[in-house]
Amino acid sequence: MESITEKPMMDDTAGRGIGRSKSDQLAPSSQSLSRTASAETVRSTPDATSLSRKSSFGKRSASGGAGAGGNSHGHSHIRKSRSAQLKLDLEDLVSSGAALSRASSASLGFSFTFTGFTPPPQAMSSAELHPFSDDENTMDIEAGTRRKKLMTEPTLPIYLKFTEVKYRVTVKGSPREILSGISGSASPGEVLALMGPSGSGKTTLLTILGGRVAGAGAGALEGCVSYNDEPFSKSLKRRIGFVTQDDVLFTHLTVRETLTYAALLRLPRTMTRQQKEERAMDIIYELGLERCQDTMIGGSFVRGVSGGERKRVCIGNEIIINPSLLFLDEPTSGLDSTTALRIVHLLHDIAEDGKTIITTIHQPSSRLFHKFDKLILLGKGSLLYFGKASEAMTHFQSIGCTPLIAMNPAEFLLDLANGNTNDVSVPSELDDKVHMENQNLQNNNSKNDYKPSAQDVHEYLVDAYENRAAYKEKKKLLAPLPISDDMKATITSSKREWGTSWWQQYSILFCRGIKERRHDYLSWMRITQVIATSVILGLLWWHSDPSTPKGLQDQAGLLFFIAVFWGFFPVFTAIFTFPQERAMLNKERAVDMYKLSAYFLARTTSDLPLDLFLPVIFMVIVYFMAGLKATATHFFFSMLTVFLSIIAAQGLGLAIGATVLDIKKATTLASVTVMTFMLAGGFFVKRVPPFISWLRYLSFNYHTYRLLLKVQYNPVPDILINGIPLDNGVTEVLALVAMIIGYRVLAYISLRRAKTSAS
Ligand SMILES: Nc1ncnc2c1ncn2[C@@H]1O[C@H](COP(=O)(O)OP(=O)(O)OP(=O)(O)O)[C@@H](O)[C@H]1O
Repeated sequence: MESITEKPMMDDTAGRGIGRSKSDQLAPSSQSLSRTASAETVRSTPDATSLSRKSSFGKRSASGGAGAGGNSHGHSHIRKSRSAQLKLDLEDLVSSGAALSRASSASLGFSFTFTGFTPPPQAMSSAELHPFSDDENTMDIEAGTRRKKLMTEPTLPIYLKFTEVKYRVTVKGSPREILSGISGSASPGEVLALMGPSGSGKTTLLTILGGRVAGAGAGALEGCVSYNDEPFSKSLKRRIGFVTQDDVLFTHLTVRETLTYAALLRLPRTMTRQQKEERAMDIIYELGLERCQDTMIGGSFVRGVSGGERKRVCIGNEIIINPSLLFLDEPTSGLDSTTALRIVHLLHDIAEDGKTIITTIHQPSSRLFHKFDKLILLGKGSLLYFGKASEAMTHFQSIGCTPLIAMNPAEFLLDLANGNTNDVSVPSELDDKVHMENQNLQNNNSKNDYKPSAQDVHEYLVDAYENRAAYKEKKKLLAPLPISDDMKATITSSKREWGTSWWQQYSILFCRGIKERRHDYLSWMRITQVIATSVILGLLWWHSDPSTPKGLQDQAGLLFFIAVFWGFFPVFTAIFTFPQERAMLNKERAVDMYKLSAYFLARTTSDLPLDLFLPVIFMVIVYFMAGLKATATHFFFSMLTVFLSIIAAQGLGLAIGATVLDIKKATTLASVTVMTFMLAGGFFVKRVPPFISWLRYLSFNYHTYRLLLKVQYNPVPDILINGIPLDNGVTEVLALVAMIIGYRVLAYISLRRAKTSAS
């Protein structure tokens, strides 16, 4: 955030209570065309009206739903009884005829108005009561106890303010403004939604607010983003959760393993391992994931948890650290409306514990739209609206834009942001402008035949917001925060804090690596491939006899093949390592989960046990079927040579992968390199021109082949080693060890240089 230059501004939203009343969520409906009787009935019933969002989760406070937010901690002990009470209330309601009619109206739809869409307060499905449980009773008991633990932890409240945020990138040499002067704020306990058409700059703004724009490819940032009136600092990383649009998770870990590893790596050293594991379980219960806790996450080729469950795991990964600020990029994309609603309810639950939540949202349903406290509407990178979500329709109505048919408010706002005025009343100013412009086109069409262009609508909306509403919001940003200077200072330290020591990081990452990849290595396909190859080799070289020149050449061919086979295989497995884990590495390094050195060492060593398992099977079969020297020493040294070759080849694969970080390019580079090494290996070409003969010293195939010859034959016949003397093999061993270390150092340096988006 180096480019942030201006001084932070203040906010008066801070003084507001964290709790939200239902009326905050109701869209104003001064021009209500139709309003269902059921909605009226419920609105006039104080008890029903007081069924706030909090109560819908069995978390209603003793004062009837008003005391939310950070203050809810003290009430956690009554949540379960409230929840039970709520269920009784509902049963009472449902048993009455009036309630039945309300229930059916709720299930059939909502009351539509010109100014927006009013959700009936009684529309409280069982999904809302227990957002992620099929079994309400179990969930209630289980989650009740778990939630109590999780939510009693204090969170440092963080007030986020941003003024005149501008972001510019250079595309093909010309500058392009992605964001042009966005201002807004979000307070603890609030959910701020960033809405706008595709490409309007939501993700860019979210990334900037989350302190993640620095690094390679970043554009120029101007404006001010402050966290409790302080600029972004590295220590803030541990207080920020960021759920990216793509679910970046390990496919082969189960839900429980995923969250447990996140807890072990991210939670502070002051907590014991057991406490961290318990926290992971708390999160599982909190998110209603207990039924799938032992299911693999899954991916394109592995069946795993559902999309909604996966998204909840991503959210769990972030809320496990009890963040003060939670950013989410399209958490509901690709989910059905009920699951999306549940996710948003979950966000409210989290916000009510004093956290500040900012989420982008693509095309929310009406119900979803009304769940947000604040809204930012973007259009082509400009601010079209910032304020309470419930007041958005009033604003657009006040500037002359009103839906002409019953419409989801989100759809209406997105249409406007896209410059689409179909089914929308066009303000007279805009209409006149369009008419004036078209008058010159001298045709006889009536005024109504002209539609303002998308650009005209956009400019009108930007000006209208700037002239009529922006000053109010900007004034609010100047108000002082209701927190002490000490609290503000808590987030200013720029020191990085690691949750665990280097060794702990290494061992956790090592175990995670083994768990994640055991399926790959121990898959039947791979085992069958290795066994089949070795049996075929064994049959082809069945009891080969090196006593004749032809037999000797044949056997040397087998040894060369072994050197090549265990050179190819590990290179092509290892090149995928870093390109494939790049997203995960970026994500985890962005929150300082571990040191790169711990990750690198764990990642490279966790592959070894599994990488060395298959060659043992291979060698046992080939060695004895082919009739190589059948003594323990000879077998042991041959095995050791193959191991050295594998680890060196793996190093080369890692270095290529880390340098290129692109699977296609890495594969191309690896195939050229490996082919060159194979040809320079000393078996195919005997008389190599001197100007290129140095190449063989870089080839691990060359050194492996010579070592295998040395183990089998003493002395090695000159015809096989092409006149290059082979003494005790120390040179070859040293060359392989140098490659093992050298390639890895190269890989590590490349990885360090490939800056993650967060560093
Ligand atoms: N580094 C960059 N270089 C070039 N263009 C960029 C860069 N970053 C963002 N953009 C452009 O800025 C615009 C806004 O992108 P952004 O991802 O923020 O949009 P969005 O509103 O989140 O869209 P969506 O809803 O489709 O995800 C897009 O047109 C995008 O191509």
